[in-house]
Amino acid sequence: MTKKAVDVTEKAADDGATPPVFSVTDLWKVFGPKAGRVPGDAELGALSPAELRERTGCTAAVRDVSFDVRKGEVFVVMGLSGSGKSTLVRCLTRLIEPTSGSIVIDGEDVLSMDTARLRELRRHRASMVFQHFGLLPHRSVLDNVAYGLEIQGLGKAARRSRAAEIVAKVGLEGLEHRRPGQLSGGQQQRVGLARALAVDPEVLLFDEPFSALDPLIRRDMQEEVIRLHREEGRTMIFITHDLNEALKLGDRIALMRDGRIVQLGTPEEIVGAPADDYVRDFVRDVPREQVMTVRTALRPAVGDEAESGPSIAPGATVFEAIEAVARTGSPARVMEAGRCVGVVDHAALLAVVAGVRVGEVAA
Ligand SMILES: Nc1ncnc2c1ncn2[C@@H]1O[C@H](COP(=O)(O)OP(=O)(O)OP(=O)(O)O)[C@@H](O)[C@H]1O
Repeated sequence: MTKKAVDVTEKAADDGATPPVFSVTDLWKVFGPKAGRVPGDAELGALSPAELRERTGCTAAVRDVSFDVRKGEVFVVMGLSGSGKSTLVRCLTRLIEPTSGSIVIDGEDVLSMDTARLRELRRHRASMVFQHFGLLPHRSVLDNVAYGLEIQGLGKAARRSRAAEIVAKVGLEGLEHRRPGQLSGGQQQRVGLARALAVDPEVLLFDEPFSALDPLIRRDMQEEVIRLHREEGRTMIFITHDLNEALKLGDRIALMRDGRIVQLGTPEEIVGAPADDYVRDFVRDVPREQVMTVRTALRPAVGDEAESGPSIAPGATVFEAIEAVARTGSPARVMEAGRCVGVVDHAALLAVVAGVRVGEVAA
């Protein structure tokens, strides 16, 4: 089961043909007076945030953003405070009304949905897990989780049994009858997660859900999200300002600055091929060997290299390959479907760690 889910994830990251769940095109959200004039005006659109504010009194929180979220992927929206992450993700279900552009979910135009359809979208198709968990303080854990199902009109017995199942899934077994005030921050966040999961949405949207948690609990929750994703292959959109969290969770990351997406790519693409100096500076301290895979260091096997030496998968990290090469003292064979597709040696692995292009080493 785990293997199957992993395949789904890899497909989401690698295969551009996977149909998108969300498709966003030329999206703008401008706050302020006569906001609608900004997107269509090339001169205003080109101003820096400070200049735009000075000239018009407007803030362009999201500027001309286009991207697809593929089925089954974890899509992370990352950026510093004020870069537009929350506004962008809230626009997807029109918790914030976009100024212009188009948003499509499973082929359906979100901007033309009426109130009832929008409610249905937010409740059943794209549920949000908030940073402040928004739990009902006088209800038990079980009732908080069952709440979304109550709104869906499910009978009491069915609600409770589904809620109990989800409570167990997120590791809260035994705490069903407590009130939120009797739980730790991490446990409350699990309740928030369980509540969103209970309605079985196609997409889960996370708005910096773990930023209020202490580091150890935060790591637990990240593991929980990874586990849930592996088991279910559910599409997730995750907002964070924490690069390590983004690299850990994301199949792809959209890195935002001043309302624009400055780079959209896999963690490996963002760390290995930053689009500009801003991104380069952002990822400067990332331990590259933990993010880059051996594909970046691959060269053809020569002599009998394809026959001996440790074998590793093409998706293995450079760190894992370094371990294998250091232990055996010989290049590692990268094996795919039982076939050696190349080898990685000391020099190429060190080049990745040092941030030197493999081609430069070979030359
Ligand atoms: N209702 C609003 N009215 C005016 N400006 C707003 C409004 N909401 C957000 N903004 C501005 O839009 C920009 C983007 O804000 P947003 O909250 O989307 O950023 P963010 O990246 O999610 O930040 P944070 O990580 O601090 O939550 C900021 O400059 C913010 O001040």
